[in-house]
Amino acid sequence: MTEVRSEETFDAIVIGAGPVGENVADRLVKGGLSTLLVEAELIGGECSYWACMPSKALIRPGVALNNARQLAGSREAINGQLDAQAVLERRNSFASNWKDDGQLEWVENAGISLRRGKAWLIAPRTVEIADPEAGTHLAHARQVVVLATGSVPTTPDIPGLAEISFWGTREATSSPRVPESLLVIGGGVAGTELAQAYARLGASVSQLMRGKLLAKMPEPARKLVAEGLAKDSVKLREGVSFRKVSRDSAGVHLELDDGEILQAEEILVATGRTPAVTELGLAALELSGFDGRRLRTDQSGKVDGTDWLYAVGDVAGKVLLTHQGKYEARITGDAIVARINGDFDGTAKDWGKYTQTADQYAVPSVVFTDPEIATVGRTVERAEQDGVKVTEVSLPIAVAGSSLYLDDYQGWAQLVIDADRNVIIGATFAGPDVAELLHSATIAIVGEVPLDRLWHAVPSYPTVSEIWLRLLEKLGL
Ligand SMILES: Cc1cc2nc3c(=O)[nH]c(=O)nc-3n(C[C@H](O)[C@H](O)[C@H](O)COP(=O)(O)OP(=O)(O)OC[C@H]3O[C@@H](n4cnc5c(N)ncnc54)[C@H](O)[C@@H]3O)c2cc1C
Ligand SMILES: NC(=O)c1ccc[n+]([C@@H]2O[C@H](COP(=O)([O-])OP(=O)(O)OC[C@H]3O[C@@H](n4cnc5c(N)ncnc54)[C@H](O)[C@@H]3O)[C@@H](O)[C@H]2O)c1
Repeated sequence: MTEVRSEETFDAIVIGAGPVGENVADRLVKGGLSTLLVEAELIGGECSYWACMPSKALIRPGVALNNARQLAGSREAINGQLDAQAVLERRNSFASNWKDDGQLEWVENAGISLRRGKAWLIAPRTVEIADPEAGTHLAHARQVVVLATGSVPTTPDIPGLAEISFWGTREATSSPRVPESLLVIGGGVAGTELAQAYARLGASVSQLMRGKLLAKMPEPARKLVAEGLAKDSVKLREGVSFRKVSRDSAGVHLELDDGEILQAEEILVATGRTPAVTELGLAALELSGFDGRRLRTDQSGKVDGTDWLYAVGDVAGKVLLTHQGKYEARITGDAIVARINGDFDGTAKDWGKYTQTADQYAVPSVVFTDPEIATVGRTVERAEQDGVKVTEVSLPIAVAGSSLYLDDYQGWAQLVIDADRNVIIGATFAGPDVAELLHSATIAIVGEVPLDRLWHAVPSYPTVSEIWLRLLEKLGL
């Protein structure tokens, strides 16, 4: 162990001040626990500076422009392209110029103690922190340690990749310039959103993937996004594998397995993320809830085999989304306080205050491409695996509200029904700006609203929400 300069004790220690760590620390302080939050980089985490916020800021102006182009009357007023520099500058402000003063102020006002530096566990309830200014610091937790360390990108095993500089999502979301040409590896959410954003900012983009584009999404929804990418001249290459990659003064050269060589100024690798568990000292603690790669927790976030360690957000590996991680954080924070106060014995209860039930049955997520895909709950396949008797209903989105919204609006919607219980258990909407439709479906699923009651939820005329009525009519209501 390195020489320890200082030492202090709190009720709780939270490692990682991303959106999830901030939320769990807030709940703990509100529950009366003195809480230390430790952050190695910027308070606010990946989401604020290199993920959700900057990526959505890169995407949004292109969507607004495309919408205006899709309407007779406003189309005629457009006489230029996106101003890439203005988009990048607006993005900078959404990433707070990569400074965390605003978040620091929030932490201080919330009554949370903060220490900067990289933290790891050296014993149960004992954390060592390499504070860049104060030196090595030791922090003890009287009650609990919460891991909220997020996730790290996974890098594919492409020969040559380790020897060259390449963009990950961090570089793509924070780049001060738009490359002339960009190769994107990965057909998931991050790769697809960023491929379209950069194409609209003026780059010539090819997106390559070993499987299909957005493979987990229903086919009609994937098809709409593929058509949207094609309109933006993104060259899609599905089902390819990579022989090697290199870089020289002309740029990046990517050789495919069939011998074809693609060249571009820059390459973005967006091939998924994995929980950030490796540098936390977990292996030495020999926890039954840690297998070397993954933590196993109960539905309140407590790591199996311990009574003092919790994991929330990306590091817990259940759902890698900000809003769901923050939901886990609220439940875990409240569960910790309730356990200490003797108000919670640890028994999971579906939809109970201390059980992360939505992680299993009602995770909403949006692919912020143009058109968007918004999905919540279970797919037909997943519901069938769960042994549910499924009824599925789907339709193109073609209602008065959608035709008014955009000329030639192309969309698709699907509901997945538990036929025995007569309730919705999954929904997907694909089309321009469907993200705001999603919460209606989330509420219907979480509320387990019977279809014959949902029949009385009348969508306003003329809105895109009228698709709800068409879907219920198709179900025979
Ligand atoms: C390009 C991209 C776009 C995305 N867009 C969206 C979106 O639109 N909507 C959405 O819901 N999700 C989105 N996500 C996912 C979202 O970013 C994550 O789910 C979210 O950031 C997870 O929050 P977290 O607090 O668990 O982890 P993080 O945000 O990763 O925060 C973890 C924090 O812990 C700190 N840390 C790690 N180890 C230590 C240590 N040992 N000591 C001290 N500090 C440590 C890190 O520095 C970091 O600040 C996106 C992801 C990517 C990559
Ligand atoms: N709008 C949003 O909510 C949003 C946006 C971006 C990212 N995210 C989250 O961030 C996380 C990371 O996003 P992502 O798109 O990188 O992950 P992902 O898991 O969605 O997609 C990964 C892609 O990389 C491919 N891939 C994986 N390993 C590969 C390999 N060895 N060689 C070639 N291809 C490989 C996969 O086939 C897939 O196409 C996801 O969990 C996602 O939920 C969310």
